Amino acid sequence: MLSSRNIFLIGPMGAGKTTIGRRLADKRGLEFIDSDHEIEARTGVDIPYIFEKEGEPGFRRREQQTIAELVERQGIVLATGGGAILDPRNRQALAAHGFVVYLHASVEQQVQRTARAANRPLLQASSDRRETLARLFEIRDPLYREIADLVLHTDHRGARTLLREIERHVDRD
Ligand SMILES: Nc1ncnc2c1ncn2[C@@H]1O[C@H](COP(=O)(O)OP(=O)(O)OP(=O)(O)O)[C@@H](O)[C@H]1O
Ligand SMILES: O=C(O)C1=C[C@@H](O)[C@@H](O)[C@H](O)C1
Ligand SMILES: [Mg+2]
Repeated sequence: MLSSRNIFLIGPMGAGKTTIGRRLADKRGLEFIDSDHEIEARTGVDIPYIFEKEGEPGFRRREQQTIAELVERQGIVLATGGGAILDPRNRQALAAHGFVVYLHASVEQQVQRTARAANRPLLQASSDRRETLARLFEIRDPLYREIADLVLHTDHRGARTLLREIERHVDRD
């Protein structure tokens, strides 16, 4: 059934996965889950703390386990962490269990939208956010594209336009 179809949002930090995902779920009467928030709820600590104690590999293990469980649900909008697509198991799981939307943002927009500190230890540790985001983007952009059913450019486009576009494609596909 259309309404029980999962929608998975992927893309870099600052692309708008959490913002758009929450609104999309509201609009379609679906449950919204953010994998970063889910990991925090399960561990009871925030993401920077997990990186500090277990390193990025520890965080990725938790992320993989969480995503493997979440994709089995039905009727969810899932916003994934910016690096979730690095693990081929996550790419396979997302591609197999829902409609995958790649929220694309230029590095310049990523820089602007990540200006405020949040759960982004990979950026907090870096002295040059632009350089870090550009490096990550070069590696990750092909991986986002590999599993995307829809690539949406978010630069200079507001949430309402993006929601409309996503709904048009999900309902048509
Ligand atoms: N289309 C948009 N236009 C303008 N600002 C936006 C847009 N989408 C998101 N933003 C703003 O950019 C910031 C980052 O958005 P958001 O937290 O949703 O990104 P994210 O993809 O979830 O990032 P992360 O991977 O770090 O969790 C927020 O301040 C949000 O309000
Ligand atoms: O781009 C990344 O690798 C990350 C993005 C965030 O969503 C978090 O999942 C974490 O900070 C790592
Ligand atoms: Mg987010």
